[in-house]
Amino acid sequence: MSVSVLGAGAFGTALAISLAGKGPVTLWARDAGDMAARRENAKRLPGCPFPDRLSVTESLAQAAEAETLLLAVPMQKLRSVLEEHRAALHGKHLVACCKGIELSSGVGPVSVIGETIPQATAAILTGPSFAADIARGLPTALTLACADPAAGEQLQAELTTANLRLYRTTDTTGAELGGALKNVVAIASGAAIGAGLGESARAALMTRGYAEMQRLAAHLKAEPTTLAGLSGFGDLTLTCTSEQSRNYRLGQSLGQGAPFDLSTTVEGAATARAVDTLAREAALDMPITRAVAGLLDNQLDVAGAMKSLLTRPLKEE
Ligand SMILES: NC(=O)C1=CN([C@@H]2O[C@H](COP(=O)(O)OP(=O)(O)OC[C@H]3O[C@@H](n4cnc5c(N)ncnc54)[C@H](OP(=O)(O)O)[C@@H]3O)[C@@H](O)[C@H]2O)C=CC1
Ligand SMILES: O=C(CO)COP(=O)(O)O
Repeated sequence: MSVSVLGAGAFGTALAISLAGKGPVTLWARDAGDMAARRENAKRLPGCPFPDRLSVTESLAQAAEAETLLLAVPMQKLRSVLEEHRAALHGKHLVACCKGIELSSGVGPVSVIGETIPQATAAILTGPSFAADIARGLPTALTLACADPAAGEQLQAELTTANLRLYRTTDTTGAELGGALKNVVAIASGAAIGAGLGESARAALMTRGYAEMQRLAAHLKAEPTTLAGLSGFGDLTLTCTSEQSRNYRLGQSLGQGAPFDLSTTVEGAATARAVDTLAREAALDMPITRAVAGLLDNQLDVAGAMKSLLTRPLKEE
């Protein structure tokens, strides 16, 4: 089998570097010139040289010669990339590597693949991992979710590398939700720390945020065990506690009232708005998500958001 990665951001580049330790990998980029010349993605993942078996191309057709394609573009761009290149992607194994819920539709990446290219086998690779850690070969464990058990087993074997260990599930909904929702909680956690509210407040937000994740997962018929695994609890832990996370750093900036570079990929921003809409439509109680959406839309400041959480009616845990 052969593998290509579509999208040469930090994560796509890191996965390509890791997989090139096993065999040839093609990385598709909109602008490959600089990377091909330097043998490094100086813009998105500096300091991580490309192995010999990693080739970079601007030709989607060339990348799509592989049987397995990792989709590492941001969530809100996934549908347009798939629609544009639909003809080349029929019949492939398409593995979403993005985390989020589409704002326009309220669905996650596996559903977007299914809607745009129904003839493909859709899967998702998600869990706690910073691109720089994977590229440097640090030990990492992720979830590979595919509804087709045989295809999932094949992908698990194909995409596991010496330092990247994949666990398998057929619960694509749970895996999608974990990766999407942990970013929303990470924004809340960063805001609490940024505003000086303390680590106890962060622990409360993480725990009650996890309760919100489970609530939406149950509503969408995902398995609770998936949420308790790498793609849910695991990634929640990493992202809510590390300044390496862009979602966490956006939250910190909101808490400090400091500027933030809006060109940064911060998946939790659109996802908070998408999930807030879903929760309202389904009458689900997701107050932390609502507070994050309110913060991002300047309807609340951090003090107002905390007040809105603390003054809710008392309830059982
Ligand atoms: N960074 C990380 O540590 C991790 C990221 N992820 C997930 O990976 C996904 C991508 O994030 P990440 O790699 O960090 O993002 P980056 O901001 O590093 O890069 C985004 C990449 O997407 C490309 N891109 C955007 N729009 C298009 C398009 N229409 N067609 C083709 N390429 C496009 C950009 O291309 P260009 O350079 O030309 O603008 C860029 O290379 C996100 O969903 C994120 O949550 C998951 C785990 C870890
Ligand atoms: O998903 C990630 C870690 O698992 C990366 O987090 P950020 O997108 O917040 O940087």
